[in-house]
Amino acid sequence: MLAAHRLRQQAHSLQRALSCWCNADPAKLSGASPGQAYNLVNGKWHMPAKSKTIPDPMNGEPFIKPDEVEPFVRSLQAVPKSGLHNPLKNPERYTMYGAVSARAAQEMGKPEVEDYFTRLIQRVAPKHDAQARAEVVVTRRFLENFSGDQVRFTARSFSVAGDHAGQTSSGHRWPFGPVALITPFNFPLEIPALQVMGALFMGNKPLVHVDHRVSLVAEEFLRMLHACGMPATDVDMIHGSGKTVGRLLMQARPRSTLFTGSQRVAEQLTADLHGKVFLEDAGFDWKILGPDVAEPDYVAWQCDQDAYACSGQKCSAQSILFVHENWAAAGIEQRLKALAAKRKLSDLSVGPVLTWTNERMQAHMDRLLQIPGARLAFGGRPLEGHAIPACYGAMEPTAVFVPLQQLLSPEHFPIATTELFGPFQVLTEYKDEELPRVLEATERLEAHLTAAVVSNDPLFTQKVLANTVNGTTYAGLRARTTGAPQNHWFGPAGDPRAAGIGTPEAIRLVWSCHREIISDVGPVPQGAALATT
Ligand SMILES: NC(=O)c1ccc[n+]([C@@H]2O[C@H](COP(=O)([O-])OP(=O)(O)OC[C@H]3O[C@@H](n4cnc5c(N)ncnc54)[C@H](O)[C@@H]3O)[C@@H](O)[C@H]2O)c1
Repeated sequence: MLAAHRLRQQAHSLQRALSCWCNADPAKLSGASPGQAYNLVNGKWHMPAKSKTIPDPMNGEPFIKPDEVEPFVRSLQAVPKSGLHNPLKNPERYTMYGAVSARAAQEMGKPEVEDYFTRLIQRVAPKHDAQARAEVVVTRRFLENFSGDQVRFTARSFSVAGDHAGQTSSGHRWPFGPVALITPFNFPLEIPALQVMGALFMGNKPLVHVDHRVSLVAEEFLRMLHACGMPATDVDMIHGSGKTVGRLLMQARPRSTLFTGSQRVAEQLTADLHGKVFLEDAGFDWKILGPDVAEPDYVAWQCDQDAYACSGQKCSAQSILFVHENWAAAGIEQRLKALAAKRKLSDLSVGPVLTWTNERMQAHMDRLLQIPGARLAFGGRPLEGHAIPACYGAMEPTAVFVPLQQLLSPEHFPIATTELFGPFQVLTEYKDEELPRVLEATERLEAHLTAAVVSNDPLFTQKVLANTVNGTTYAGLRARTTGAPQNHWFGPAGDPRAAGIGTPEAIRLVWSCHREIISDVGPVPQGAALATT
């Protein structure tokens, strides 16, 4: 972390540089000076009627105060199903959003703005500078991608010749109109920013809710968009608790909701909103190390990053590593152990776990260690010498080895494949002839988000890829499970509710539906052609 005085200097130069859109100062957020979150409805920022203080993840001091739902319900209900724009209505808004994106990208390209968002992210969701900065950079690049005419190109229609003169059919991407966007704590900027822009590009009015522990960051992003020309009434934002938002949505009945978060809430929202949802839910992400051992330093480094960067709090984090016996013989476990030992609280390469306490993580480990043949590969102890409050977890990067046969048994499979959203992974080992059993394990998993096949053997990768479904799968020696840049699709597969983020295809899928308009203007047929049939 930077020294407080340097942060304060940055905040001052930022305010000079930024036409003063920023409203939160990461250097000043503290128990003595808590930040205040504001709701946005119909273009006006409001102090919420009720407030809740959020404990600072680094020392437990209450440092953010985040519900009234009626105005939000009315605001969403006032939006027509045909949206704020569509190919036939207010088309100039497509280029307006191209211009907003261009200005926002320029703003985020300023070093002081990049630093500002990086520090703000780190304050509410402590992670290494490189991890927090990557969110800012990906968001800026996304905005660059959708500058100029790219918004209207993304919403492009197509046309097919008809059966007779005067007839053509055109397929359009149509907005849903009133929509909702719910995102979790772990990517306070990137997920809400990319999704809210996608919703807006396609002509919707989104109600945004970001986990209340980190929603200050998305609030600042919206303030920046206002300064970059986004109409203030285009987006509503509500802080507060998830339960309140759930109730709000049942009243407001958005035409579609994009939810990113846990499987439990995803299923509840599916039922409550009668299936009108797109989901980016839990990940139990696997990596298979193939038989061809090469570049062990690199592969081990990538495994460590995938499992433990952001303290394992990425939906794409490596949850299970299937190790070919050749990699076991090459000492991959020892390499992972050595790399994990380098992680430290002082640079946030390991840090607070926001949704699992140490007791819960310990109980999960204990349960796994009861499986016959299971053993603690490394880690397993609480972090020491810190002031992280007990409502959050603080655990060493940890790996538990579970034998493949036991892992596959009906008794142990559910617990061995439960996502622990913290610095934790399961290791297991297989031989050539056991590859079908590894594939059986991937088949039996419920979540199909990211996966990696680490091998440059084309027949091996072909076999694995042909028999699996994960929505974002990396293959090759450099394969990873984490990485949701702006240049490729990121999202689960194997579920009709599966959403995506970042690319034109993801935006079209999640934030628009297909509408076919068949134009049939004549000339009309005459005489015998009008026989009754
Ligand atoms: N697939 C992805 O792209 C992706 C990305 C990030 C995180 N995740 C997943 O998110 C999970 C971690 O986040 P979490 O445990 O804090 O998730 P969570 O489901 O508890 O919360 C996610 C969001 O839902 C809101 N929420 C909670 N209850 C709600 C309700 N009844 N109605 C409406 N909204 C409600 C929360 O306020 C929060 O904003 C992990 O399972 C992780 O894999 C998935």
